[in-house]
Amino acid sequence: MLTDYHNAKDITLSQDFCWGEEDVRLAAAGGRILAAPLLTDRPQPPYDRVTMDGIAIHYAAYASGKRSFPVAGIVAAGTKPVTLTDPGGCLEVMTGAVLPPGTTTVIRYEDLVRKGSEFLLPEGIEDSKNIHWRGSDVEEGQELLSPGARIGGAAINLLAGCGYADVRVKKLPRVAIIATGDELVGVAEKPLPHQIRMSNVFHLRHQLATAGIEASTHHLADDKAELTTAITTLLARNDVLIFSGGVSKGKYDFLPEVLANLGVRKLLHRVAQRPGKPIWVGRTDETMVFGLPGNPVSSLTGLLAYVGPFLRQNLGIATREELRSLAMDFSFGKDLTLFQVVSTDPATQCVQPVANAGSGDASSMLRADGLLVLPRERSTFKAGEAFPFIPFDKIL
Ligand SMILES: Nc1nc2c(c(=O)[nH]1)N[C@H]1C(S)=C(S)[C@@H](COP(=O)(O)OP(=O)(O)OC[C@H]3O[C@@H](n4cnc5c(N)ncnc54)[C@H](O)[C@@H]3O)O[C@H]1N2
Ligand code: MOO
Ligand SMILES: [Mg+2]
Repeated sequence: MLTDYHNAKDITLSQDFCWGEEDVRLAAAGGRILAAPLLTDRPQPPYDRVTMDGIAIHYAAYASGKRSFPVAGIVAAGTKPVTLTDPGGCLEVMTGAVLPPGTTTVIRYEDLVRKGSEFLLPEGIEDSKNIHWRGSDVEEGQELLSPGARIGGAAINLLAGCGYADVRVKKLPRVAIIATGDELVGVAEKPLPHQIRMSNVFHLRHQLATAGIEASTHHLADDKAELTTAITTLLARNDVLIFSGGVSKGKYDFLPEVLANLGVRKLLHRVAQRPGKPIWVGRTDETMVFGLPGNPVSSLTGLLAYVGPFLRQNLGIATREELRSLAMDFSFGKDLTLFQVVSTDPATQCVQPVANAGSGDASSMLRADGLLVLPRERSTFKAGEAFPFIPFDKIL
């Protein structure tokens, strides 16, 4: 019996794990997931901030007809507030300085004429110009981001501005990616004619690295004793195991049996989808286990369709679903959810199916930027119709 994709996804998403929280230095926080809200420690900006280099005056003096203002001093950014004591005078002010108490507007140097120790002002000056008022962006104690937010560049700016030298983030799971198969040799090796280099583990590792997860990589032979010993250790040391290969119906696809013997409870095996049908998912109390089918496009599909959403769920990240429209009519007659490898036209944002020779064709992924999820209930799909799109290289 094949499990339906949506059912399989629900089963995967209902597995709760607690990986905890930790404090990291701000410089290492990029890409991590906030575990505590980002709160402002002061209003932003924290004082009435001058936004143009020029002079500050009390507008009432200008409004009464005065056009010549003697200079009472210069106020640089970073100096304590300087009060304008003579309301008929002016203070030179630099961008970033505190607006001098006693002044109400700022005039740019470009709009002024200097004459000795005075500035001559033109007609048409307005009050309250070139000032970024205290608290006008955000108030003190305001929540700028909630737990579960991914820390990007803008968040780093605000975290720094609000004094977060250390940032409370969700701990990332310890992940191991394991290639299985006697035909696989290392990347640096020269394969014999009947061998291939293991490539999937590096691909899967990269996908996880886009979320800051540094997975370890391993290779195990199609040998029950070796698998049993090694997986026992891997289970003890990791929160998530991701296998590539060894889950289908072959005489040497030992993983489901070995995992079951080690007490990994099966959650599902085989999903009504293409590619990636033979996927096996299970867990112990402590460790989630994904047995992704070995064909390169199948491994990637399993990772993006199940492992990514599972990680998002357990890191408290809001679910995201992006839709993209087909650029052309398309048909697929099987009773399977199709994860079609597609490439997006940058001009129209519509997607074009990428031809491949099946899920073993790793080179097809080079011509694509994601998967379009076409529902099992349908066999024809029209140009312009939108379907869920799962991007490559962005697992969270
Ligand atoms: N009788 C059946 N045979 C197969 C079925 C089926 O339903 N009935 N399903 C097919 C499908 S679909 C897939 S996908 C594969 C999945 O097989 P496994 O998960 O058991 O994977 P393996 O047999 O170990 O390998 C499959 C294929 O992938 C290559 N591979 C494996 N690991 C790597 C790696 N790390 N890097 C690069 N390539 C890798 C491996 O050499 C094989 O060519 O089963 C079908 N068979
Ligand atoms: O589903 Mo397999 O994953 O077609 O190649
Ligand atoms: Mg196999």
